[in-house]
Amino acid sequence: MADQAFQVDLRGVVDLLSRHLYASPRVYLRELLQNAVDAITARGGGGGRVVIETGGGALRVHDDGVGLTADEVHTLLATIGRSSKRDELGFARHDFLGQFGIGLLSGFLVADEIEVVSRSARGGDAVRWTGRSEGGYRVEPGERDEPGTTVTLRPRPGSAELLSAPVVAELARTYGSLLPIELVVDGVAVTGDGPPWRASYPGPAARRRALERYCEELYGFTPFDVVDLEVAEAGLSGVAFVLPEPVSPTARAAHRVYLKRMLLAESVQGLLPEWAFFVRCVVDAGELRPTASREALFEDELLESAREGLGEVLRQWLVRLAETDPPKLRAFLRLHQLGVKAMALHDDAMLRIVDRWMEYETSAGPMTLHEFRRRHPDGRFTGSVEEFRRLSAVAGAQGVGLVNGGYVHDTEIIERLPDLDPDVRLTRLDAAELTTTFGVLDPAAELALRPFLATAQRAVERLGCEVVVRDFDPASLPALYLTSRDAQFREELSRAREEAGELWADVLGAVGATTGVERPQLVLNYRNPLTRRVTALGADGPVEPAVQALYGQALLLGHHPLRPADTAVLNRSFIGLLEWAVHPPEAGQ
Ligand SMILES: Nc1ncnc2c1ncn2[C@@H]1O[C@H](COP(=O)(O)OP(=O)(O)OP(=O)(O)O)[C@@H](O)[C@H]1O
Repeated sequence: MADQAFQVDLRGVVDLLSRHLYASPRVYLRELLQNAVDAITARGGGGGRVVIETGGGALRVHDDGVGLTADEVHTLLATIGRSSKRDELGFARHDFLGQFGIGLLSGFLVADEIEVVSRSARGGDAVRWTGRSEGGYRVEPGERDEPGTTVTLRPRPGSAELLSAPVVAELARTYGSLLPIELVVDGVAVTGDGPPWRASYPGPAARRRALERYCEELYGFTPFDVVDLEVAEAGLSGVAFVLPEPVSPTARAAHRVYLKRMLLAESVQGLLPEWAFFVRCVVDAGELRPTASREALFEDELLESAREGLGEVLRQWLVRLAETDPPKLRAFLRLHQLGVKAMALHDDAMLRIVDRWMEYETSAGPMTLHEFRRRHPDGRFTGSVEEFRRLSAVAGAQGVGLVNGGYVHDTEIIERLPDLDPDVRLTRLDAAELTTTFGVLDPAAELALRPFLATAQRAVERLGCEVVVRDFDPASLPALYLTSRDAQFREELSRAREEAGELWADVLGAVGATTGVERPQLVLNYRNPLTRRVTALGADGPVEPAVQALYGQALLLGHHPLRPADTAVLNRSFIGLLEWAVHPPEAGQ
């Protein structure tokens, strides 16, 4: 028995295309336009003209391309999936936009009948092919003098709008305005000077201004900078517009992509490396392949290397900015530091930029990591912002350089610094390093302080903290406020208490009794001369406002949030101290 061919219901196929392949029936015009451009390319010789006419209840697309012979019409237009534009391996031949052999079918998204009148540039008579959406077609002699093709669609009821003059003009402009041929819709030229980044301008400033305007029209923002893009192997050229506002790195950046100067789509993803989320691009690529829907890029090795190439161009731009325009680089880093830091995780050039130009919080004020390493070759960093806030004053006062590595990527960046500079290694701060210097007082001093401690405790009792006196470095630090989270400090203190043994139990008993497990502590530094004088104030001295002032200062130094009660106490202590300064009560009065 002879093999039978499948009977394919064309309406089913078109239905499938419209539901699952094409995003919108608007693509019909793109497909017609693309076939016309391919035919012009196939004819060769440069130039070429596509004329689109609306009105009279039909849409006509004329091209002066290579045309079709009667035989070609039979083989190419009667078989779905057959394309003249593929080689044996099924890859699109270099010059053409089409490759799948389904484009013409999209005409059935908006019309029940497609008419093709063609005359081949290779000779032969003109031919007319009429295909119907239910699957039949007819081939007969056509009338046409010049080589080329005219495709005619008559809208099916409900599709008239899509084939109307304004919609057709808009679609032609959207898809075809950069085409290297002449495209005319209802007598109006659609194509102009081609890609704006390729056009010639009186000078660099004029070019820059024109590209900025182009960005404003397309994307609605004035770019921070304009970067020319070029990746030869992908036949790609274009521009990247650097966003003038920070964006979330997780927002998927989408770009406007043209293939052989026909718009592929306005928001194509996956063109750039993920870290390059701070630009919007417009590119034209000759070698990249579309997916069958022609709305996205086909993910293959070429796309992958194009992506790398584009990443490299942007990286170079940054490196150049660092060399030629540091203030602008700093402004850029302020805007897009997250992206740059993400890059620095994998890229030494970016790491160097971060190292030299990005400012970090350090115990000696804001500075770059480079400067910090110079000043503190064996400095420390913290893994969290909170730890930095808590410890930077103590560390700084003890001469330990501390840098805040608590923001996103910062710890990894700091740990990668030896890649740039093998001799210098910043290490993570071990909080215990700073606590080892906490010392208890000698018993006599502690005993003598008892009355003071009782008064001091009353002064801050309502603020919920416990006052202790210890002897620690740095001497310049009068007091330290430790919250319940500062477990290490706490342990250190209670260990000191234990080590003090029997003799101390009595002395420390009062404090110990009130020490709920989680009470914050105000640790007064006996090594600090001012604090020591405060502890020596007699019962008639301004103990209360002085302790409250130390409390306030410890809060501020540790970057602890001030509650309303804290602010009130600070105020009171200030006024209290001021009164003492102005009217010290006479002794014995
Ligand atoms: N305007 C035209 N001039 C000359 N030949 C044409 C024209 N339109 C279509 N053809 C021929 O008909 C064939 C089928 O066209 P169709 O649009 O269905 O597929 P394609 O362009 O090859 O691929 P794609 O599905 O990617 O568009 C084409 O390969 C081409 O040879």
